[in-house]
Amino acid sequence: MTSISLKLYSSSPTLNFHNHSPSLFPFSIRPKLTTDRNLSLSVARDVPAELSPITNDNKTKPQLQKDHIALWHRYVDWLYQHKDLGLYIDVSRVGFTDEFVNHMEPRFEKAFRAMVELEKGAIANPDEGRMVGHYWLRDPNRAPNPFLKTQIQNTLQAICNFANDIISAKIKPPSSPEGRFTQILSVGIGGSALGPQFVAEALAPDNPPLKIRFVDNTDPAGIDHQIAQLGPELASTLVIVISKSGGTPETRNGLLEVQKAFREAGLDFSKQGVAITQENSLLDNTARIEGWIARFPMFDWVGGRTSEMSAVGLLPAALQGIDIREMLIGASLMDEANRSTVLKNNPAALLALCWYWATDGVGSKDMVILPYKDSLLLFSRYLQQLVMESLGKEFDLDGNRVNQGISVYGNKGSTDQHAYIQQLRDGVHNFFATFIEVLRDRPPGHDWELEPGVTCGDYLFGMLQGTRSALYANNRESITVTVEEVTPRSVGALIALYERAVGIYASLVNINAYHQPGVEAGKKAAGEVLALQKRVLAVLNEASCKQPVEPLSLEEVAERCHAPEDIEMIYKIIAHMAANDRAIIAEGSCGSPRSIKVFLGECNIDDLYV
Ligand SMILES: O=P(O)(O)OC[C@H]1O[C@H](O)[C@H](O)[C@@H](O)[C@@H]1O
Repeated sequence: MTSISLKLYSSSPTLNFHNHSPSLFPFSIRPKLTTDRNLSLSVARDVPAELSPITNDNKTKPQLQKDHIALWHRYVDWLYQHKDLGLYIDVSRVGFTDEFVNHMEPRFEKAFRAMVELEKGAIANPDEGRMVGHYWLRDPNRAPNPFLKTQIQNTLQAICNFANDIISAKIKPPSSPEGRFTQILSVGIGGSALGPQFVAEALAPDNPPLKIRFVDNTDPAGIDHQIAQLGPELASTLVIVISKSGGTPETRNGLLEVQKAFREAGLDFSKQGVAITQENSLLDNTARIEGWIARFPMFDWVGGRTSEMSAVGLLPAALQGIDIREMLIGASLMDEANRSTVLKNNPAALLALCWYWATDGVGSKDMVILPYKDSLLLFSRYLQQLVMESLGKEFDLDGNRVNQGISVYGNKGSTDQHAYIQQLRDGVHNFFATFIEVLRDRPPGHDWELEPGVTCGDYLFGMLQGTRSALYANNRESITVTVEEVTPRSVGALIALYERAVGIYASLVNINAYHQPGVEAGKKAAGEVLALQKRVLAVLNEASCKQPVEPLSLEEVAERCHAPEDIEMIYKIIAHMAANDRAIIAEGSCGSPRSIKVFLGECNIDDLYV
């Protein structure tokens, strides 16, 4: 009789890669990656796994196990349990074979070794020549030298002290009706926003000491909306500007817009501003020179998408009354579990194994994240950056073009069952699901039966289990990550779990998980558009100074900008300016973009009809 207790560590024997039952998979199927990325399958025997990606298309993968008793045994054999964290991982509904696990053994050994070196301070981000140190944030003793250890410890203490001073009103705004800070306005983007947003949604109490809102884009209407919602409480708002580089345009624009709102409200921004950025960055120097009330460091060995356990995430969380030391403990316990070199005892490695199997090591399927808990709604958005910015890479570490990655999407269950689960169940089979299950429905003593023997949370539980079964019945694979409840400790553990899984998976597919070259391309192109806009404005200004005003055709504008090949972008720039009353477009009878005349200022429209 097989029995398991959810409170015990994994009861299955330590995994020994070599004594597995006869494989379900007679051959090792290996693709030959050709330059044009077409996969041609060839059958090879006994070829070391590290020589080429192991992959199978759906046609060659073995049928999923459907016998319920066999599935129960698979569930028990592979169930991962962490008692202190109250966290469990079920990979039984992913169909990897023993053959596959054996073939992956050398890769996992290499990945585990790489992780050991990374945590010792190796240059694990070779493209940027940087160490990767987010694991040291929750275990400073692992930092490679005493200086870093002290920096981490001192920063954490400074965060706790500052948060206490703000919450206790020892530090307060100069002209607040409430006599204390009541709001946080966080200005940041990407990793300087997504972690704080996820944690706020997951862990902020119903009545936090300070309520947080975010400016995480350069959308003027969005910024206006946040400022408008603050209203007079702007005077009681602590503005935290977060930017590791200190130069991200969207964040800089957000700061300038908020500072304008402070000026118009007659408030001194420096008395309510806090910066979180690398020392001596543009933002750091601005905050220092302008005398903002506090500055906290970001370290170059912490990436934006792995910065939630740095000041980026810990300061906003602490100000909301969230126990950040519990977050750090949860992450640290998960890190320790992920140092196991025994696959079945390493939760992050189990995820990486499933990801590789499900996506053939080439991202052939999307990762659908389905937390059945409202407070974990933003987990998928957080993972989009963590997974896709880490794994979405053009080249591997050997310079081969691989165009790697795993796409991530999702919101929450059971809500999403009324949106796109139909396609997941019956439609294109291009995903695997990850259910995030939370066992505790409500705090003790708060539950009730809305019908005999059934609570609202029972429905949520049933919907998760039902969806898992319905997907699997139609051969859709899924992982289930279970936590007993959403707490700072379990959220810290979830963050650490996925940070490590991404790192291990990156080793399995031989890519650098810790740089983001593609982002620079977008930033550069945006800069070029703005430079062209300035030239268009100069040309229009010059033409508009003539009397009568000289309306110009698009061709004339492009010609005078010395950019005839950019005529389409010039049209878009002018259209955007016209929509914001910064240029005037008169169109000829045909209304085509080809026939417009554009000018600034006043002009006799009648002269323009063509
Ligand atoms: O924190 P910042 O330096 O302002 O960067 C904000 C974001 O910018 C880019 O998009 C990077 O790819 C992200 O990893 C980073 O989180």
